[in-house]
Amino acid sequence: MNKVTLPFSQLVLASNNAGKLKELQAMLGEHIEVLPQSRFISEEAEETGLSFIENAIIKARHASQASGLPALADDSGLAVDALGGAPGIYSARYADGQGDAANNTKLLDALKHVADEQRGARFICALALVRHADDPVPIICEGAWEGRILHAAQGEHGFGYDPLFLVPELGVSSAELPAEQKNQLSHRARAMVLLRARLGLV
Ligand SMILES: O=P(O)(O)OP(=O)(O)OP(=O)(O)OC[C@H]1O[C@@H](n2cnc3c(O)ncnc32)[C@H](O)[C@@H]1O
Ligand SMILES: [Mg+2]
Repeated sequence: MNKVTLPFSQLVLASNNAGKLKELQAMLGEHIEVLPQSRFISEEAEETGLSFIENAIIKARHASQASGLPALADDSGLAVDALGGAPGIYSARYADGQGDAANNTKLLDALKHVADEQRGARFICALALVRHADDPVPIICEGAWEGRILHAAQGEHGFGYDPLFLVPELGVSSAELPAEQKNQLSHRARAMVLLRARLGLV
């Protein structure tokens, strides 16, 4: 573990998504004590932004306000070429809040007549870190992960759209990757590399 001097030693993770929390914790846990926002609040921030970045900032401010601590939020989603980038920032709400399984069913249905070569997609992640609720200079880092949408679900790991996301170089879905491997390759991992560099963590 690299010892670094950060301006803070604790960070609230501004997410209610168990899958994300696990991944973010694995990526940051050795450097900083990370606390889930559920320790401080139960209600979710309203994701009213028009971009991943705006929504990440909204969520980070909300958690920081409730906890009095610095907060890190992740706003992420899946952008599918054949759907003009949808579901994008609306990925979590794609099937009107009915959850991951319904989102995946709706996506497969929307693409049922789309050929392999037109099934390109990417996961996108925006991380926003605020030092306090009114921080005028949030730290923003982004990452993307290119892939393709499969015709049926494959794999049991991960969460959300992972069973439908083919990682072309490996020929498997992101739900077939062990957590450690997804955490090296994913949109979230890429954004986190940039964030660690910004914070002076190696
Ligand atoms: O807002 P918080 O509380 O963090 O939790 P959330 O699940 O609502 O998160 P988002 O608003 O950022 O929506 C992200 C959507 O994109 C999906 N998603 C994001 N990253 C993913 C990943 O690594 N693998 C699979 N699906 C992912 C996820 O399942 C959601 O449907
Ligand atoms: Mg959300």
